[in-house]
Amino acid sequence: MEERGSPDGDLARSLEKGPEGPETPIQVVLRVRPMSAAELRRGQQSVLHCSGTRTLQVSPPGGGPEVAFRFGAVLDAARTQEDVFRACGVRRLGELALRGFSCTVFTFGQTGSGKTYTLTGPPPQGEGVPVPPSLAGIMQRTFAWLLDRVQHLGAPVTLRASYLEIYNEQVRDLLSLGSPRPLPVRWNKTRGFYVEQLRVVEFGSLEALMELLQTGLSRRRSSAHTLNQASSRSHALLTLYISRQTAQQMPSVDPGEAPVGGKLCFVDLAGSEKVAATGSRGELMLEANSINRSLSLHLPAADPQRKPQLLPTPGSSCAVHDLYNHEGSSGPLSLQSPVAKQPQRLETEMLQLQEENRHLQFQLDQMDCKASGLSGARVAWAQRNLYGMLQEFMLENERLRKEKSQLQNSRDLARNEQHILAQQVHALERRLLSAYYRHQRGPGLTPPCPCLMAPAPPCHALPPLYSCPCCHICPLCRVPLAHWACLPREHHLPQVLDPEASGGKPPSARPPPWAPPCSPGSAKCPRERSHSDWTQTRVLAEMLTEEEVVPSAPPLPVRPPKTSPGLRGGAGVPKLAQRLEALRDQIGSSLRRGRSQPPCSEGSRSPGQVLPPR
Ligand SMILES: Nc1ncnc2c1ncn2[C@@H]1O[C@H](COP(=O)(O)OP(=O)(O)OP(=O)(O)O)[C@@H](O)[C@H]1O
Repeated sequence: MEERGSPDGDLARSLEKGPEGPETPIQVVLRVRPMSAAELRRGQQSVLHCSGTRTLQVSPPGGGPEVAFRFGAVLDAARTQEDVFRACGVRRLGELALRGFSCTVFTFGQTGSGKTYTLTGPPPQGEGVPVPPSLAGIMQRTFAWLLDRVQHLGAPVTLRASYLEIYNEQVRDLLSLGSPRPLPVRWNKTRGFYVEQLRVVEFGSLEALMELLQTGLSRRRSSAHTLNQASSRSHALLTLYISRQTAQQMPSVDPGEAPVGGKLCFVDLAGSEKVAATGSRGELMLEANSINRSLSLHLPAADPQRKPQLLPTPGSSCAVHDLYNHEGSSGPLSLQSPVAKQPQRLETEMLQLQEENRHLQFQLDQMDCKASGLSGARVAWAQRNLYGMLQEFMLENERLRKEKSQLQNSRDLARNEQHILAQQVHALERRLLSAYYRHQRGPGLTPPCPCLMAPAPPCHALPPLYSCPCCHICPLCRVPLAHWACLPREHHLPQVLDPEASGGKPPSARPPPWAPPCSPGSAKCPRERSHSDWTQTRVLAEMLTEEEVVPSAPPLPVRPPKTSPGLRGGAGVPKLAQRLEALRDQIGSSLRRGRSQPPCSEGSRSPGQVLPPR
């Protein structure tokens, strides 16, 4: 057995330095709690003996040599909460978190072994009865140290906290504004696993943080069973997010988004339990099963064939549990030589097998009653497959998220395209209007309103159609426009009632003055606008206006045939294409008519002579 120096000397050194041993990513500190009053009443004796500062010896029930285990540090039942805080090296983790690292402190062990006590201290003994400061746990001590440390730092630090529990394999927000409801766990490449919509609360003082802790603790699920009167039935994770940016650099925090920076996470795992020993039934047993399952699924094992590894409690009733669980442990090391271990190993293995046998038998009994005919093998198969399915769902979700973002990009592009097209149509209409008047102008004709080129505000909300003031007076230059009707369109367009062509149709249904008479050949179905269409339209417009027509945006490339119109802006784009098409036809027709007909005689085409104002 390897021992060095006096235990007390070693302990003093250990407390100052934190856990011993080489700098590894994980340091294990073992704490032995005092025997409880109930255990002493039952006449149990402690089977755990701390030897030095790093070695724990366990006496097997029924005698035999002790089994020794080694940890980064071992603290006996006499050690105080402050001793534990110092021995665990949490201040070192705090310093690392302040430098941007992510660090975790977690307690792990059998039910009733003192995990919650070590992390958060004992619960208050009654309403309004404060817990003595000397019993404050690792978390409160770390909070006080951190707030003090932050105050003495030169740079501003932003502190936030989240607090959740995993209860019956569901994540619940312990700081949620309403009553906690299950939250989804998601995964992506940048963030890894994260809880969606988890509330992250900024705090500025120790009091505020303590209040958050109390809120979470009071909402956490706990129940009484034989081994613990206040047994936590969930895993609880409190995370401190530490950010050292200045206020200007701080990105705005999305409530669902965890802030970037260092992290210090405290995890109080629910205790593993032998259901038979805790006397759990009904809901309590369901909780116990899900706790045991989650511990065995999520904690690393040296040998995957092995059962979950649990830490010891001092009572002799738990010794088999302790020994059995430590055999497969990857952390603590046995110090005995392989030869000396042989008979002891065999005995331990036999005890393990007996225990496992009882456990499996019990589980089978439960399943027989409850699991609607599912055999143990099928349950195991289902669990394995559920895990596989979960992974597949995550990948599928990630793929769908990417696809959604691509579709959103396509939709934005289509909207831009639609906007550009609308502008082009509008510009073209104005130019056509201007060209029409220039073409039709004759002696005595009323010149067109000089502000025709400017867009007028929409006025369709003013019924009835002809009482709209802007139908009679131009809103910009106040010129009377007696023959301009306000169409149900985005902008004002001249509407001339040609008695020959109108055929008694209402003004809004009649074609504009430059439109050719409708012939079956000229009425074209809406179709995709192409580059050559666009060029043709522009050339025609230039012939009419004798000016260069500069489109407000370059012609858009032809879309690949696979892209559906829905993705390219819905119904808007085809409608605009249709309008462009109609304009193109109208230009062509006007051009033909302009060439074949003599200039209009005085008054023959004046809008004023067509529709008298009402
Ligand atoms: N070091 C200690 N000194 C005094 N009392 C302790 C100590 N550790 C634990 N206890 C007491 O033992 C009981 C069980 O402790 P605790 O609830 O912390 O166990 P636990 O491991 O969190 O259990 P569970 O997994 O069931 O939640 C409590 O009454 C607690 O006050």
